[in-house]
Amino acid sequence: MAVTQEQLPHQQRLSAAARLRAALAEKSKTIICPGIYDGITARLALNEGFEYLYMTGAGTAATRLGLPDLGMTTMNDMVANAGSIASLDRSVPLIADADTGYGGPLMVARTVQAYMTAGVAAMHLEDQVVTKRCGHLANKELVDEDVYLSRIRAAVMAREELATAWPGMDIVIIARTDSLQSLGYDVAVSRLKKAISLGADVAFLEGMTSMEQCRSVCTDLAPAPVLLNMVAGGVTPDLSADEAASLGFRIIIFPAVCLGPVVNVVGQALKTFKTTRRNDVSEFQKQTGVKGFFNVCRLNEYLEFDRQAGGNAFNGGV
Ligand SMILES: C[C@](O)(C(=O)O)[C@H](CC(=O)O)C(=O)O
Repeated sequence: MAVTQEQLPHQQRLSAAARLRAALAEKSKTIICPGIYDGITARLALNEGFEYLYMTGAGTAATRLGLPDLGMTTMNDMVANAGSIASLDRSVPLIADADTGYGGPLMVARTVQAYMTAGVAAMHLEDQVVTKRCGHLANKELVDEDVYLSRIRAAVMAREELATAWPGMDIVIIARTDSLQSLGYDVAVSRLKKAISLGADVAFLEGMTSMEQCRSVCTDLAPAPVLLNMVAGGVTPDLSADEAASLGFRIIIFPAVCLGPVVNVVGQALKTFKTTRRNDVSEFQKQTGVKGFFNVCRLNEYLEFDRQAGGNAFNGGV
């Protein structure tokens, strides 16, 4: 019987980045990532058994800061969010948005090493200007190709530097280009090929608008693995993970899978509360009390940890 990672002594287990690399090496495997943006959405996804997570930058801007995806999150905002999400389950690889890298090559290098130290398994870096916008909005502005490639080179160098100092450290670098919108398919594919030749591991053609592009891109970038960004309501034809896998995509992110529901469901709850001015207590809440909610965040595991460590704060139960 095959030994699972969990059965191995911790020294022999793979890091999250190594798990992601192993999955990428297995050609038949599709890496499906629900977009999450905070502790509770990450917990809900982990509780559903998702094997990979994607930390959306748009979601991070909206949920941590209440801001639109217009390049207002700083490196520190993103690292803090990614680090707390990655810490919830170290065996589940977290792919995180790193926008433009937040500055020149030196800042890109700081970003890469901060993501690595935070335990992020993969990050994507793009070629928009620092005053960027969501890849599915109009009139995106790009940096020149040499600036973009210096971002990728800096990322690869920074990864190498930290991996040398701290063996076992790694991060999968995903090169994203937003150039399709203004420069066209051939230029965008050529930018990605150059990024891959510099040491990026995965290619991400942002904002594809036709099935023809979706059908060609994996072949045109082979053998590099390609990521597909399935933004709900975005410009790319709507594909399921299975349809995308059949076109050859290896990583498929669904950034808005928890964003639409928060607007709809929480928005509706607030509307109802404004009218009724009382709690809408569900059957589940009546039965479990507040513990039901805390159990989403593994209340009992934390109580048990405290007990095993000799803590006595919760001996009488909670
Ligand atoms: C992938 C993305 O960078 C994100 O922040 O999740 C966004 C998605 C979005 O705005 O919904 C993007 O630029 O595509």
